Amino acid sequence: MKYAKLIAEARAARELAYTPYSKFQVGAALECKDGRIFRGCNVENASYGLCNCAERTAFFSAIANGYKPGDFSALAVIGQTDGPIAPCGACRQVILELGGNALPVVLTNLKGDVFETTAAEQLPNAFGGLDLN
Ligand SMILES: O=c1ccn([C@H]2C[C@H](O)[C@@H](CO)O2)c(=O)[nH]1
Ligand SMILES: [Zn+2]
Repeated sequence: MKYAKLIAEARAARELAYTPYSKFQVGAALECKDGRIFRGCNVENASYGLCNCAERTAFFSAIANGYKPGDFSALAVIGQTDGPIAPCGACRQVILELGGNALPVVLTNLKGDVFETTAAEQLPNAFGGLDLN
Protein backbone atom coordinates (compact mmCIF):
# COMPACT_ATOMS: atom_id res chain seq x y z
CA MET A 1 0.00 0.00 0.00
CA LYS A 2 1.34 3.40 -1.05
CA TYR A 3 1.03 4.92 2.42
CA ALA A 4 2.11 1.95 4.56
CA LYS A 5 5.29 3.63 5.80
CA LEU A 6 3.53 6.89 6.63
CA ILE A 7 0.80 5.02 8.50
CA ALA A 8 3.45 3.11 10.46
CA GLU A 9 5.03 6.45 11.42
CA ALA A 10 1.65 7.73 12.61
CA ARG A 11 1.14 4.56 14.64
CA ALA A 12 4.52 5.05 16.33
CA ALA A 13 3.72 8.71 17.01
CA ARG A 14 0.46 7.69 18.67
CA GLU A 15 2.36 5.77 21.34
CA LEU A 16 3.79 9.09 22.59
CA ALA A 17 0.42 10.81 23.04
CA TYR A 18 -0.06 12.65 26.35
CA THR A 19 -3.68 11.88 27.17
CA PRO A 20 -4.25 11.65 30.94
CA TYR A 21 -7.81 13.01 30.59
CA SER A 22 -9.39 11.40 27.52
CA LYS A 23 -7.10 8.33 27.31
CA PHE A 24 -7.76 8.66 23.58
CA GLN A 25 -4.43 8.48 21.80
CA VAL A 26 -4.00 9.83 18.27
CA GLY A 27 -0.96 9.81 16.02
CA ALA A 28 -0.14 11.69 12.83
CA ALA A 29 2.69 11.65 10.33
CA LEU A 30 3.27 14.46 7.85
CA GLU A 31 5.44 13.71 4.84
CA CYS A 32 7.40 16.49 3.17
CA LYS A 33 8.21 16.57 -0.55
CA ASP A 34 11.90 16.12 0.33
CA GLY A 35 11.05 12.86 2.13
CA ARG A 36 11.30 14.07 5.70
CA ILE A 37 8.49 12.98 8.01
CA PHE A 38 7.23 14.91 11.02
CA ARG A 39 5.35 12.98 13.66
CA GLY A 40 2.61 14.39 15.85
CA CYS A 41 0.59 13.16 18.82
CA ASN A 42 -2.19 14.74 20.83
CA VAL A 43 -1.06 16.65 23.92
CA GLU A 44 -3.70 17.31 26.56
CA ASN A 45 -3.88 19.72 29.48
CA ALA A 46 -5.85 20.01 32.72
CA SER A 47 -7.32 23.13 31.13
CA TYR A 48 -9.12 20.99 28.56
CA GLY A 49 -9.49 23.65 25.89
CA LEU A 50 -5.73 23.73 25.46
CA CYS A 51 -5.56 20.16 24.18
CA ASN A 52 -3.69 20.00 20.88
CA CYS A 53 -4.53 17.33 18.36
CA ALA A 54 -2.01 15.03 16.69
CA GLU A 55 -2.60 16.55 13.26
CA ARG A 56 -1.80 20.08 14.41
CA THR A 57 1.20 18.92 16.41
CA ALA A 58 2.66 17.39 13.23
CA PHE A 59 2.06 20.50 11.12
CA PHE A 60 3.33 22.88 13.80
CA SER A 61 6.45 20.79 14.25
CA ALA A 62 7.16 20.93 10.52
CA ILE A 63 6.61 24.69 10.39
CA ALA A 64 8.85 25.15 13.42
CA ASN A 65 11.55 23.26 11.53
CA GLY A 66 11.44 25.57 8.54
CA TYR A 67 8.92 23.87 6.26
CA LYS A 68 6.30 25.98 4.48
CA PRO A 69 2.90 25.52 2.85
CA GLY A 70 3.59 23.74 -0.45
CA ASP A 71 6.33 21.56 1.05
CA PHE A 72 4.02 18.70 2.11
CA SER A 73 3.06 15.57 0.19
CA ALA A 74 0.76 13.59 2.53
CA LEU A 75 -0.68 13.37 6.03
CA ALA A 76 -1.60 10.12 7.80
CA VAL A 77 -3.69 10.00 10.99
CA ILE A 78 -4.47 7.02 13.24
CA GLY A 79 -6.72 6.53 16.26
CA GLN A 80 -8.54 3.79 18.12
CA THR A 81 -11.80 4.49 16.31
CA ASP A 82 -14.20 1.90 14.90
CA GLY A 83 -13.79 3.30 11.38
CA PRO A 84 -11.01 5.52 10.01
CA ILE A 85 -10.50 8.48 12.36
CA ALA A 86 -12.10 11.81 11.42
CA PRO A 87 -10.07 14.96 12.12
CA CYS A 88 -11.81 17.64 14.18
CA GLY A 89 -12.92 20.90 12.60
CA ALA A 90 -9.99 22.90 13.96
CA CYS A 91 -7.52 20.48 12.43
CA ARG A 92 -9.34 20.49 9.08
CA GLN A 93 -8.88 24.26 8.96
CA VAL A 94 -5.16 24.00 9.73
CA ILE A 95 -4.61 21.05 7.37
CA LEU A 96 -6.21 23.01 4.53
CA GLU A 97 -4.20 26.20 5.02
CA LEU A 98 -0.81 24.57 5.58
CA GLY A 99 -1.28 21.44 3.47
CA GLY A 100 -3.16 22.98 0.55
CA ASN A 101 -6.32 21.82 -1.23
CA ALA A 102 -4.82 18.75 -2.90
CA LEU A 103 -2.88 17.34 0.06
CA PRO A 104 -3.62 13.60 0.36
CA VAL A 105 -5.03 12.86 3.83
CA VAL A 106 -4.92 9.20 4.84
CA LEU A 107 -7.26 8.39 7.71
CA THR A 108 -6.95 5.06 9.44
CA ASN A 109 -7.44 3.14 12.67
CA LEU A 110 -5.75 0.40 14.67
CA LYS A 111 -7.61 -2.30 12.71
CA GLY A 112 -6.16 -1.05 9.45
CA ASP A 113 -9.24 0.51 7.88
CA VAL A 114 -8.08 3.22 5.47
CA PHE A 115 -9.90 6.20 3.96
CA GLU A 116 -7.93 8.28 1.46
CA THR A 117 -9.19 11.81 1.06
CA THR A 118 -7.81 15.32 0.53
CA ALA A 119 -7.55 18.47 2.60
CA ALA A 120 -10.19 20.26 0.52
CA GLU A 121 -12.62 17.34 0.61
CA GLN A 122 -12.37 17.40 4.37
CA LEU A 123 -13.42 21.07 4.61
CA PRO A 124 -15.82 22.20 1.87
CA ASN A 125 -16.66 25.91 1.58
CA ALA A 126 -13.74 26.82 3.82
CA PHE A 127 -12.82 30.22 5.17
CA GLY A 128 -9.29 31.11 4.10
CA GLY A 129 -6.70 33.83 3.80
CA LEU A 130 -8.22 35.21 0.57
CA ASP A 131 -11.37 36.07 2.50
CA LEU A 132 -9.35 38.62 4.47
CA ASN A 133 -8.67 40.80 1.38
O1 LIG B 1 -8.51 13.56 14.89
C1 LIG B 1 -8.36 13.71 16.11
C2 LIG B 1 -9.42 13.58 17.03
C3 LIG B 1 -9.15 13.75 18.37
N1 LIG B 1 -7.89 14.05 18.78
C4 LIG B 1 -7.60 14.19 20.22
C5 LIG B 1 -8.01 15.46 20.89
C6 LIG B 1 -8.13 15.00 22.35
O2 LIG B 1 -6.84 14.98 22.95
C7 LIG B 1 -8.60 13.57 22.22
C8 LIG B 1 -10.10 13.38 22.42
O3 LIG B 1 -10.81 14.24 21.57
O4 LIG B 1 -8.24 13.14 20.92
C9 LIG B 1 -6.84 14.17 17.91
O5 LIG B 1 -5.70 14.39 18.29
N2 LIG B 1 -7.12 14.02 16.59
ZN1 LIG C 1 -8.10 18.19 15.77
